[in-house]
Amino acid sequence: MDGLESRNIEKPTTSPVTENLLKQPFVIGVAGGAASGKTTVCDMIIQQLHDQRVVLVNQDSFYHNLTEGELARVHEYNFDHPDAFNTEKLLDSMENLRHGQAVDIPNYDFKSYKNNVFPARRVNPSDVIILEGILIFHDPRVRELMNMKIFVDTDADVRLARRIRRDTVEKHRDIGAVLDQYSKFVKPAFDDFILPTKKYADIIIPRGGDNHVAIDLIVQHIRTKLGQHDLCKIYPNLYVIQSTFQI
Ligand SMILES: [N-]=[N+]=N[C@@H]1[C@H](O)[C@@H](CO)O[C@H]1n1ccc(=O)[nH]c1=O
Repeated sequence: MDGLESRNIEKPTTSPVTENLLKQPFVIGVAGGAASGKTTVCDMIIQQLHDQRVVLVNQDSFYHNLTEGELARVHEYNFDHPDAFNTEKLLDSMENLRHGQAVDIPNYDFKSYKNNVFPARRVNPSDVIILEGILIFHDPRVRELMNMKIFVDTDADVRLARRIRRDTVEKHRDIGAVLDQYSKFVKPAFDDFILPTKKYADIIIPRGGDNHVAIDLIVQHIRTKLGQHDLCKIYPNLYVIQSTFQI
């Protein structure tokens, strides 16, 4: 059967709703505790979507600058609290990206605790945007941007072991300071703010990046959704038909 385009039909006009959907990138949220394997999950999804335009936006890029006072007492500063992030700026960046505009994402420096030491990163509009961060599901306005929400569910002892290895080996931090920070901020913030956002997830991945079956299933779902988007670009009214008759 010829495709619709080969028949002598009026080019279907797209409704504002469809038009809007045509341009909307597919937004995936990846949340979970620090050192749960979020970055590994994102890397594996990006790798499997090598034929798509995919961009990764880290919530860590939106840490507020510490004031001089906070810097003087940095060991008392809670980086795991929702207020540590500039969510308004994250929302503004996402709004621009979703409307096809490139944005400059801040480049937060974990050594100076500042986001204006390194030049911002230019991020171009893409078919898929992955939003990754420990508290990316906390704010309902951020959640509403997402087409798919993934929670990486790794045991607390595995996360702590990874964090100790990462902070002492890679960041040359003293083991005592790492454990103090974990018990004072990281663990309480996980229990108070991160774990409660698990209920918003569409998919919960036990074991994180080691779970190849889960990641393969996720990529299949994304491809299906992208396929629908692509089809809508060719046959704009198809989306309306599907949504009307739930084909
Ligand atoms: N400390 N602490 N915890 C946070 C959090 O667990 C994790 C978020 O990715 O990065 C850590 N974090 C954030 C900013 C910073 O300057 N240093 C730092 O270690």
